[in-house]
Amino acid sequence: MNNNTEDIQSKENLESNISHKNNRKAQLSQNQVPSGFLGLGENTELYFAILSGVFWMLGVVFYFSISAPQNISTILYITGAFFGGIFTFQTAGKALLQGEFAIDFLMLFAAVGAAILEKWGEASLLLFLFSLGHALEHHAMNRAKKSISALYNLTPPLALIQRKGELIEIHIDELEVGNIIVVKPNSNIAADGVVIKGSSAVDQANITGESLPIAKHPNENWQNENDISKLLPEHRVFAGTINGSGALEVKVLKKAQDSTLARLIKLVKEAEEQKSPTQHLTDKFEKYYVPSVLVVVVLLMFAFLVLDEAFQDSFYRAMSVLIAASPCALAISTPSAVLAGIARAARQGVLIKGGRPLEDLGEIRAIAFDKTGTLTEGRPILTHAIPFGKITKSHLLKVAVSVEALSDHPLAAAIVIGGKKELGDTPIPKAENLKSLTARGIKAYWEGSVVHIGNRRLFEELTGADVPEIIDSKMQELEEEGHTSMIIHQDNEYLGIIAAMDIARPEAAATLDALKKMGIKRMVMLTGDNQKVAVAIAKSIGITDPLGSLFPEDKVNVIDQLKQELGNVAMVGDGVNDAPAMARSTVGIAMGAAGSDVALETADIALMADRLDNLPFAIGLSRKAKQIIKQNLIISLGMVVLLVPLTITGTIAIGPAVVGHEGSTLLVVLNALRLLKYKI
Ligand SMILES: Nc1ncnc2c1ncn2[C@@H]1O[C@H](COP(=O)(O)OP(=O)(O)OP(=O)(O)O)[C@@H](O)[C@H]1O
Ligand SMILES: [Zn+2]
Repeated sequence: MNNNTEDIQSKENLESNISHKNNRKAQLSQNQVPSGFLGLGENTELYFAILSGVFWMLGVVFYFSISAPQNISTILYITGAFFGGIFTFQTAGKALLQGEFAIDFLMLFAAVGAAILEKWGEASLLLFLFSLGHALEHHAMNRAKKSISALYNLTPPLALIQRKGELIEIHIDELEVGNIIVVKPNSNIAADGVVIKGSSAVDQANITGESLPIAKHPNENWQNENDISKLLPEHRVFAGTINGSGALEVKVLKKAQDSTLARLIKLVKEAEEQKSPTQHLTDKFEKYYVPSVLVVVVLLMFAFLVLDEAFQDSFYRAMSVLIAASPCALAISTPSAVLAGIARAARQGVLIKGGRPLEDLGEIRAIAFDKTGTLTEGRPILTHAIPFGKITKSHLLKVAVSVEALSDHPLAAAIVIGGKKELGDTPIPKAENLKSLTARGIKAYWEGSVVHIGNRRLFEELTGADVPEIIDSKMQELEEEGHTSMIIHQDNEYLGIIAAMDIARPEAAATLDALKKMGIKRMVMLTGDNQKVAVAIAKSIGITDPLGSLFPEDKVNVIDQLKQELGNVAMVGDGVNDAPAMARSTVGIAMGAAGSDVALETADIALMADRLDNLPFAIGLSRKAKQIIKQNLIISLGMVVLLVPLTITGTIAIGPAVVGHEGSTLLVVLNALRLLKYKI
């Protein structure tokens, strides 16, 4: 059973390896023009459009030269129509085979109609303008896609690894977890891993968007470190980032195809295909609109039955109306903006997982933040150890350190590191049988006694009485200054209290201020920590509603309540403990997502850098995207509203209709591309 799944997995790995090696370019250019066509590359469509134009022009020249026989110009027109129509034919045919109806089909229909009327010049011009418009449109869309792929082509194909004391070069796909790779100065890093030797500054801009290099140095405990998400930023490196001037040795923690960068590429590509709410709306509209247009066009073909005109004229008018009414611009309005928005965000180290979060984020009224690790550094430091009665400080610390050594809570790390420092060489007996008591604290056995460490709630539940006054008042004093204080209790005795302090992130105050200026009304802090501590930290950074002593399920309820009161609510957290609250919010935002697969998978939006300051950027970009989508809808629908009456009344012919139609299509794409240059 086990073997089987392993087999399947390794086969999958192998396959993704192969595609990783050969198909990277091809994957990034999915949904584009068939790129290898005739070996002319991805601009084939554009070259064909130009050729089509050249033949059409020659056709015109021969048509007007009296000496040349007429059928020469016809042949030239047909050649032009061939070059202009081949891609359209391909797209329309493919869609038709899949049971779908492409707008290209309408164009082809119009061209064939013109040809039937032996209006070769018109057919050729039509297909030329249409193919030129679409080639330019694809070209522009590819620019958006390339702006991301360029950042991702930085993983070197080969890695230097140490084997039996020798340095050898191997392909990154052959790297195994646990291998030691050597990273030369100023070279690209080949794998995700933990730094074991050397120090350097690493440029991680292509993953996190941070413009300044991040200092890296060895993790002393690297032999036991196997989880990249648990490492501090200074101890871990990512494949595809650029090493600075120092040489590094790195223990590989992820295989090439699982690297943060590889995941990111996959997620961005998936995101680009996710439809936004507006697109769902326009899709629905088109479902009714396109058949209606066809009905009108067919009716118009029979206008000669009521009007005093030839069938040719009726048909010609019907074709002009068909082109004028085709919703090409409408169809591309939203996806182009979503694509450009996601690409722009990715360059800044913000992964937006589709059109929905992109559109929703701009309409956020309130943001809820997790406290520990999101608004604060998440690295509390031991500040006080206060024994009571006859208890010595050394005993208090010994008990606390040995019990907390078993816990992986951030507070535990603070107590262990700080306590050990104070205890010096004093031997510390080991505790065992740790049990963590959610939102209350922990329990373990130590030297034949039972030890509890935690907040008031824990001891009120344990003893059925309030904690002693002397403890309570000392704790209050500390909490008012923002220290998280914990009670240490052994068997039936209160040993004392221990306090730790987690400081607000340096960028928190400025970020919250920027958000306030953007019109975010409520900024809520959610924490399991004491209310007084919550208030103390909130005051220094501009949180409007600090909410403490919450159970995980309380956090979900707060989100529900905020949504009811205010509408769209975002929840910012690390995506690990606060996943339920993030899932409940309109937009779940994970912070410090580089390296954390869980955060990357669960969030709607992931801030790759372990910083808050991209939040205003993401919201601003999202608002801009929404604005551009609206403009695009106006442009595309406006052009249809303008052209349809003009073509029905015969005020303009087929040529100007195509120019207007293709012009508006190109305009909305170019408008969307403005997002690529978005700056806050
Ligand atoms: N290992 C521990 N040692 C001592 N006290 C603990 C421990 N774990 C939890 N507690 C107590 O329980 C409280 C709530 O913990 P919880 O993990 O729910 O929230 P938190 O992680 O501190 O805050 P946040 O919700 O912002 O992440 C802590 O403030 C602390 O008083
Ligand atoms: Zn079109």
